[in-house]
Amino acid sequence: MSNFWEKLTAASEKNQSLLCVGLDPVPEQMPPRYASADGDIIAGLLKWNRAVVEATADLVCAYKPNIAFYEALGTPGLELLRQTLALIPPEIPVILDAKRGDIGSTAAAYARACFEQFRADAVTLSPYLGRDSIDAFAAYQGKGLFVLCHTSNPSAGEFQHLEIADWRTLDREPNQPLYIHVARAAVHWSPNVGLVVGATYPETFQAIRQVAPRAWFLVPGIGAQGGDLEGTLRAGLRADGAGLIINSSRGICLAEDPRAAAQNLRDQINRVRATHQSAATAPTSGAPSGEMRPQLQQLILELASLGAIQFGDFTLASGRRSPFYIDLRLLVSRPSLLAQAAAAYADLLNGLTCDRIAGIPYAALPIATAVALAADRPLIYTRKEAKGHGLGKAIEGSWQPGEQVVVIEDLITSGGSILQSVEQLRAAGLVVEDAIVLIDREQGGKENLAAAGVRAHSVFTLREMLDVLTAAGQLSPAKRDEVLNYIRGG
Ligand SMILES: O=P(O)(O)OC[C@H]1O[C@H](OP(=O)(O)OP(=O)(O)O)[C@H](O)[C@@H]1O
Ligand SMILES: O=C(O)c1cc(=O)[nH]c(=O)[nH]1
Repeated sequence: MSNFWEKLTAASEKNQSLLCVGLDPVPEQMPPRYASADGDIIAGLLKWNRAVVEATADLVCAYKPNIAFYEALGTPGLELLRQTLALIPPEIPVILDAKRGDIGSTAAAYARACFEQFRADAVTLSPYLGRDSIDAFAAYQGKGLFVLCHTSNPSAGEFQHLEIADWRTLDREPNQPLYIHVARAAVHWSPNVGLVVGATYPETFQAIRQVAPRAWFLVPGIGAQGGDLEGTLRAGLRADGAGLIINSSRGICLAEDPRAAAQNLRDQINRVRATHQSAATAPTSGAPSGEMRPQLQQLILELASLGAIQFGDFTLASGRRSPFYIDLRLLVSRPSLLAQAAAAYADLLNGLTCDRIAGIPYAALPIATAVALAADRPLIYTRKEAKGHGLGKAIEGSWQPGEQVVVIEDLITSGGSILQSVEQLRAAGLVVEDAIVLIDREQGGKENLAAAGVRAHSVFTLREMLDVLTAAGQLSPAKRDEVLNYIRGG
């Protein structure tokens, strides 16, 4: 198994653990029981690392050696790192804590060192130089890339808390701290990006989780640095009770009994996870939109206020009749709402394999353009009919055959419009396995796409939309039932 995320998930599930043990040997701190009889420091440190790995291998989801502690020992230190890595069972992933960040050619050399010399499964990276500084790391398939988002050190706020405007959201949200900009951008740099978020600032977790709902966070700062374990877990865990890798180095390695220390921390983490998961899966006591993020509820209400949801008698693209119609073409006339919708698409895009996105004509074209800007992804679009003049193209924009394309559509009824474009894209040699829509009208489109090998992801369903409108008093329960009856085929 060479993919970091698969290894991480498998180890986490097998060992029932989100605990990562840091292997950061310092000669002066080495407990005397590991000292080598002949005074060989490196041999003593290796014995120490071996003891910690042997004592904890069935209790962790990962190990994290920080390369600084090995480099500080010179050439023998790098050999110590190599031997330490060889001690780690192959099914447990290794995150090499190297905090690399440099221009392209240097980054490529760093990436070779991490992934080819030390064969790490994942690495920590600094975002300061921007996207192209991680490209060389991202080129290694299936390696984890943990980008520093909010660090655990006392001066972390000096730059990371600076509040900065984002031109894409200027008119609808106040300036955001730099770490939020980093989280938002980095998760779109590669599907293999996770974030480093320190436990010494638990108040940052909620906001970071909101902009990176699916990402894994590597969490330093528990133990010797005094981080807040429970606060961190409560604010940072995903709804599935995973998504955090809690690191402890000194707290485990310097303990009299490293196994007992690791077991204790793993169990503490699991106790909070258990209550978190039961809270996340608890029935919402009839509260219709209990699971839906407030931003999405807001988006639905604003669509209604824009007049995008109408009731009457309409004929659809598929030829069906419908007692309601959702006109997302109106989004172009309210740019702030368009940006909000684009951010919701971008959240779903995160985590999908995607070389470029493809817009479906016509309603989705401005939406796909906004998604391209929000997610910083290149865009192509299909035409309903090839042009009879100019370049005569059926697909606009540039692409390479073999690239993975995620389709962006406004909404799905039968799925016919998406399938027509998917055929065009596949005929051009592109790979299409996923489509994202804002609204699934729940009329069989998702199933039709699945039969053609395309997974449809929706920001929300018709049912969820109706629930929000009814709860807000904007739709009568009778109208809601009438529409639900219609989509059930009644
Ligand atoms: O899932 P389906 O049954 O294909 O229905 C959904 C499609 O219908 C609408 O397009 P339409 O062709 O009406 O309008 P447009 O040209 O403005 O996109 C909508 O924009 C979707 O593309
Ligand atoms: O199925 C369609 O054609 C369709 C439905 C809808 O609600 N809105 C829309 O633009 N098209």
